[in-house]
Amino acid sequence: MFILNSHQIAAADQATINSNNISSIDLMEHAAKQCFNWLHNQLQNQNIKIHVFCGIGNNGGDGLVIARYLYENGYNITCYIVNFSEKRTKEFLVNYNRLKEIGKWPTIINSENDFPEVAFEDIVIDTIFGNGLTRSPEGFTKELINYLNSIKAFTLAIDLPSGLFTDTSVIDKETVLKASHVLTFQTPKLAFLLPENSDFFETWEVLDIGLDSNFIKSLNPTLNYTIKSEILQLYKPRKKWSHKGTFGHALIIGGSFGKIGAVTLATKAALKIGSGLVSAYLPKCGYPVLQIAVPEAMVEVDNDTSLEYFNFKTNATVIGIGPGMGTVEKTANGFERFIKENKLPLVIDADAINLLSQNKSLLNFLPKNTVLTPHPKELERLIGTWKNDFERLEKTTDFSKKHDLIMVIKGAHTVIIDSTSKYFNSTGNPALATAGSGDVLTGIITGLIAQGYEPINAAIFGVYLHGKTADIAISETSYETFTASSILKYLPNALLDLFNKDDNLIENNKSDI
Ligand SMILES: NC(=O)C1=CN([C@@H]2O[C@H](COP(=O)(O)OP(=O)(O)OC[C@H]3O[C@@H](n4cnc5c(N)ncnc54)[C@H](OP(=O)(O)O)[C@@H]3O)[C@@H](O)[C@H]2O)[C@@H](O)CC1
Ligand SMILES: Nc1ncnc2c1ncn2[C@@H]1O[C@H](COP(=O)(O)OP(=O)(O)O)[C@@H](O)[C@H]1O
Ligand SMILES: [K+]
Repeated sequence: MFILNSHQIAAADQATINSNNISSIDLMEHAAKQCFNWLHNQLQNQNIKIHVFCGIGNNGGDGLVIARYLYENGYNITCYIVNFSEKRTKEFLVNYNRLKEIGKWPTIINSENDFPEVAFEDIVIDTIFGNGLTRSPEGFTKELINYLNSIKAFTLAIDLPSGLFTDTSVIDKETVLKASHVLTFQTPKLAFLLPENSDFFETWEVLDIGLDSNFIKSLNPTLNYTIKSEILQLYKPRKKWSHKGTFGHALIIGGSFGKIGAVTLATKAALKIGSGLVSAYLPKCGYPVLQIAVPEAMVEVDNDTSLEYFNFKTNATVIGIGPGMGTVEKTANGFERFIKENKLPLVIDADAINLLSQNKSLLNFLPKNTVLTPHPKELERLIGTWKNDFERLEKTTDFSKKHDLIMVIKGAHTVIIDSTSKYFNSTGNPALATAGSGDVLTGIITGLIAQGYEPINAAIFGVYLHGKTADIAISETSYETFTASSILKYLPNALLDLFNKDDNLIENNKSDI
């Protein structure tokens, strides 16, 4: 699913009006009606006090439409206009008049003296600012946001929590209205996917308001939020006459005394995801462990307790390197020789990333489309610090372009970056915040490349499946008891789930325009 920036959304809005012969008033009516339907479905006419706070732009216009439906359906509601400017939009004014026509005059808020009593048990609907926010809210609008935040009532934000910018960083955290849930129009917003904004909303979902999909495609958006229907298209079905040679040979390199588990997990994962053959190359001390833990794998060994020689004979299709490897000097020297001589596709993780950070000249020897899977700390060692999460994305893109690499920045919404695009993952939960979870991911991506998946697709697909295991598991286990081995246990379910026709945000909310 494409993620559009604020200009692209506004352009898609206009293009839809032009090409679908729908008026902007009707588009607003349709979008806001979906928000009302969502709320009505949750509330089922319960007598809960609802406060709708409207700005003076089209986000406020949405609020006026929602307010009208709430009144018409007998809800206990008050609608307010947050009067921060005289620049009312046409759509706002039309819907303002429609409210008046049914005898419901909104209350105007001109200053702090006009703030209403809101109780913790009430519901707040936030339509003060949406996609048209151009600067941080100030004055009494900022005070209102703080006042509402202090009450902590359930807050439903429409399109965006007011004060949150779609594509740039929030400067003053006191200027964003904290949402319990966001109903956002047409596309996820980049702001929802970045950790720095985690305080501003709990959950969000996309409502398909029927913006022109051909026009959206023609914009060639570079940001994506990968959902199941797209992942399914990446899947390579197996042919009847295929054999183990068809599915490649993954070689996992890593481990050191005390960290043999990391390479073991990665090896198991490469096997479990379907690599035809899997080998591991590790220090001698890990030999019995690996052979017993993964009898299907072949094993070659290096020095006693850490890697030094990198003189394996395995003729692999792809190498995943780094889990548990350590960074001692002899490993660093051996790694340097290996990188300078290697011609095979690579997946680089953990200590192998740290060694690259220590010796950046090695980046020039990496094959095109090598996949690197740093968590944020490893990324920082590699590319330096960033001012905010938006800058982190841009710096990583520049790095990816400069060295022809595929970067997988791990986190709650892992993002896969190549020279042209960014793919945000839609699966996963905090159950994955557990030791060894990244090692399993390395094995999965390596195992997919072994089977012939393009590195970029292997990264997108692998990250999706990895996250999906935790989403499936959580219905029958707990966050705490899920371990890296549980990822392997649920990998079959994650694969099978691709063929279940269900979910997915936008597919649940088909437009009836
Ligand atoms: N796109 C779609 O498909 C559809 C969109 N729809 C809805 O439209 C919403 C976008 O509407 P919008 O463009 O009118 O912007 P919105 O956020 O209401 O307010 C902008 C106003 O606020 C002002 N302003 C900005 N920052 C300010 C500040 N800090 N302090 C004070 N003022 C500030 C700004 O003025 P200016 O910056 O020019 O001074 C302008 O007057 C979108 O989020 C969605 O809810 C739906 O109806 C259906 C279809
Ligand atoms: N809160 C979370 N939500 C979703 N995924 C998460 C979360 N926390 C961690 N993960 C995932 O778990 C993995 C952790 O990797 P990493 O930090 O390398 O762990 P380790 O070094 O222990 O193997 C990454 O794939 C990351 O995206
Ligand atoms: K809003």
